[in-house]
Amino acid sequence: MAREIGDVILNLENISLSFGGVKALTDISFDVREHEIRSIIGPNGAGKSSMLNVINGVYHPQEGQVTFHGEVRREMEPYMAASQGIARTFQNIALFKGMSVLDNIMTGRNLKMKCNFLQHALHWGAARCEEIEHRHKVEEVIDFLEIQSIRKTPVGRLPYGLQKRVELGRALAAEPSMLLLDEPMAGMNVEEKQDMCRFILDVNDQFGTTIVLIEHDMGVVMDISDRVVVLDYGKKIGDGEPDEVKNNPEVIAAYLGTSH
Ligand SMILES: Nc1ncnc2c1ncn2[C@@H]1O[C@H](COP(=O)(O)OP(=O)(O)OP(=O)(O)O)[C@@H](O)[C@H]1O
Repeated sequence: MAREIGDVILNLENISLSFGGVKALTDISFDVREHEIRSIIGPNGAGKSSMLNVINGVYHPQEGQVTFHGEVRREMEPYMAASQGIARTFQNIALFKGMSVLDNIMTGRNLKMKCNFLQHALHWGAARCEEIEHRHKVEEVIDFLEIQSIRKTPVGRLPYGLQKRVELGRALAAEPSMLLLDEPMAGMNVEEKQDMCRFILDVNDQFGTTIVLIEHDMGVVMDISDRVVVLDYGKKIGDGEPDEVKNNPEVIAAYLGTSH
């Protein structure tokens, strides 16, 4: 079945964010439609990660508003974003290195757990049923990402590309409706990038997950995005479909013309 892009589910209006004297974002507006792959690009320090942090409530903009599923939030807290189905991965891998792949992915289920720690520790009835259900979901994620053979391996022993895949797995375990990916392919070789690209497209296609992606690899961005927003020095300088953005002279001058 062909993937159909839906209505706007996330709207960012006139967002401005400063850290002391540093203006990270100035009057940024753009929206994200259901089921689309929406990329944010721009040179180093353009404000891309700050934008993701505004979306999931880690940073609170001094001006502007965030509307998610029709609900206006001036300040969306991280737990609200997570409980409303927004999951994210980070630029620098944030996994428990000594824990197995399986246990790391299991931590993605935390918000969905209803029984408390003591009930789980004692394997009481409801906790036991719940754990079986969570394990089942985690195994599904492991199969989907084709990492069955490393499910018991401590994450710290895995090559970088696989660690990034596990991080994606942990985000998927939360069954998000929107996934924020902060440079999921940074530092990867060509083959690892191709794999990651395929998984992102499959997540979007098979689960209908809306994806907001920050990525420096222009080939990847232009290939897989439905729409792209371009930031430069905290300002929006382009927004549209890949072809439109590619041919925007301001974008070419500010971004595509510079080497990274
Ligand atoms: N917590 C913070 N405290 C102070 N300044 C910050 C903070 N977070 C971001 N900044 C500043 O805001 C600006 C935008 O940074 P941001 O990390 O959002 O850019 P970016 O486009 O994601 O960059 P990169 O591609 O290098 O990751 C930079 O000048 C950065 O130094």
